[in-house]
Amino acid sequence: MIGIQPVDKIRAAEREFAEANPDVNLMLRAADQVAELAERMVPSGTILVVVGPGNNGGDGLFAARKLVRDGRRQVMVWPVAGTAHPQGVVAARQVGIRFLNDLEVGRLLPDIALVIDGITGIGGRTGLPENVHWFAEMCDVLKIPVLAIDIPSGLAAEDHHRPAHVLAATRTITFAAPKLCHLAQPAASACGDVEVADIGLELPKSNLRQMQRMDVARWWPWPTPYTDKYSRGVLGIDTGSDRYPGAAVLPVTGAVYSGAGMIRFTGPDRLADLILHKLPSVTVGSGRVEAWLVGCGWSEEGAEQRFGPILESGVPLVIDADALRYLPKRLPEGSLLTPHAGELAELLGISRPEVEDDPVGKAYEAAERWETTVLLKGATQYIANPFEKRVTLAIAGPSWTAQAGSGDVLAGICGTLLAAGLPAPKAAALAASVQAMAAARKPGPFPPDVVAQAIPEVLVHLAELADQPVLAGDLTPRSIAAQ
Ligand SMILES: NC(=O)C1=CN([C@@H]2O[C@H](COP(=O)(O)OP(=O)(O)OC[C@H]3O[C@@H](n4cnc5c(N)ncnc54)[C@H](O)[C@@H]3O)[C@@H](O)[C@H]2O)[C@@H](O)CC1
Ligand SMILES: [K+]
Repeated sequence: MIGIQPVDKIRAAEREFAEANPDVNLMLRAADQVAELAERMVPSGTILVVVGPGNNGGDGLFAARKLVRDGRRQVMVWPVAGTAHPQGVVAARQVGIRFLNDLEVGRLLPDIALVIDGITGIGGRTGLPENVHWFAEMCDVLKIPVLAIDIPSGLAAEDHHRPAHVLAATRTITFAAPKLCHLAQPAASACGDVEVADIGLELPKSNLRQMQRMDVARWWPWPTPYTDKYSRGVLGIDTGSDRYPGAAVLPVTGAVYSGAGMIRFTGPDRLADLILHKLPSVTVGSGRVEAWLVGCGWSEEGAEQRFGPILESGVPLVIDADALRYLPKRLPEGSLLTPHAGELAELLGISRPEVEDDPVGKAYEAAERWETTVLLKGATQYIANPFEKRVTLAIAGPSWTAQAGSGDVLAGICGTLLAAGLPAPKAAALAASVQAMAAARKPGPFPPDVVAQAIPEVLVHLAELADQPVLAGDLTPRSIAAQ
């Protein structure tokens, strides 16, 4: 798990560091790491460092000095605001770096191997300075690699929006910890590959976090030699309707391919036949279950009647789609709501743009209001946990997953994990992450049920990562295997 840090915490850590280490210049540390990464990105060729008026520009100027010192390349600086970090300017001028004006930049740009963006960092407000709009567009058109220092200019560190004008990066090097803009879409799409450089700052624990592959490997409920189908977890699924028959099949597919011990399907009979045709391991009819999944494709007719008895069962529920309209004030303990932005807006009685404007805040508000875990679905998936007062971002997948049926499959995976006994926040974070990882293995327009079928491959790799014995029949002693 990686903590996502707000700007005030980064600044406070910087102050503390400066007080404790008066002889260390953090800007030089940051600049050295920028220069090293630039070297790796383009071992030769001319580098243009674009600098703004603040310390982000200071990083850029000291990085420029370091890059030019090796004598192998030309480095030029464009101070877009007219003024720039005074000591940085002196340092750059001392080593003979040429400062360009707008006209010169326009002329030389096609021959630039790398742009280093030091216009704005964590002090940046949303939106790129107007006199740089043409430059950002030209970098994009000419496909010039851009290395952003800390934050791609145009983005604001704690904002997930991507404004119309941004200097989109090929890579971003940020310091100490990622900020929300690096991980939340659509802003994240302007960051390229993000590298977090350690410059020695000590940061407090954050209540906004990003799942890592290793977390999925560690938390996954791996079966043991003592497991049977019941202890793996029995999941009840009541989904689908005549209008939405696929919403019966897709959640069950997600649940089967993520390893449910047993599934009891209690939706309409006609749909049970459809499911059995594809997934014969599913059982039909009621019985004891450890968790329920309800709501996918119910449509309005009869929804409340279907929901009532299941709510009374008292086991944890995954509540998706149409069932979200009929939430009681108190939900069974350990339940999970899985709305998309429109459904969350309806739940909170606000508009969809209001949710899209503040997904972290609104997911958390709903989680607090219903005292339950909320998984807000979308390009970035947020898991709001009101018990530990935090929000977790799931591992992100390719944009292909934005298609009808992905949410149904995801609800099925959540169901498997709740039935396995995982607490809802973990179940939701794992389910969303593992589906994204499966989609990343199938980067293309594969339908959601086919993506679900890639989950076992993901789990095999994760099991290796977690050192779980996946190949029980492999009795080859390690010493022989090594030869
Ligand atoms: N805080 C830290 O721990 C460290 C910070 N460092 C660098 O310092 C940066 C922060 O520096 P600053 O606080 O000086 O802030 P920035 O350099 O990010 O930007 C602030 C300046 O840009 C202007 N500005 C902001 N948004 C604008 C917009 N949309 N259009 C036009 N002008 C805009 C502001 O008026 C201000 O003059 C970090 O991002 C990082 O690069 C590093 O040197 C090392 C350590
Ligand atoms: K920048």
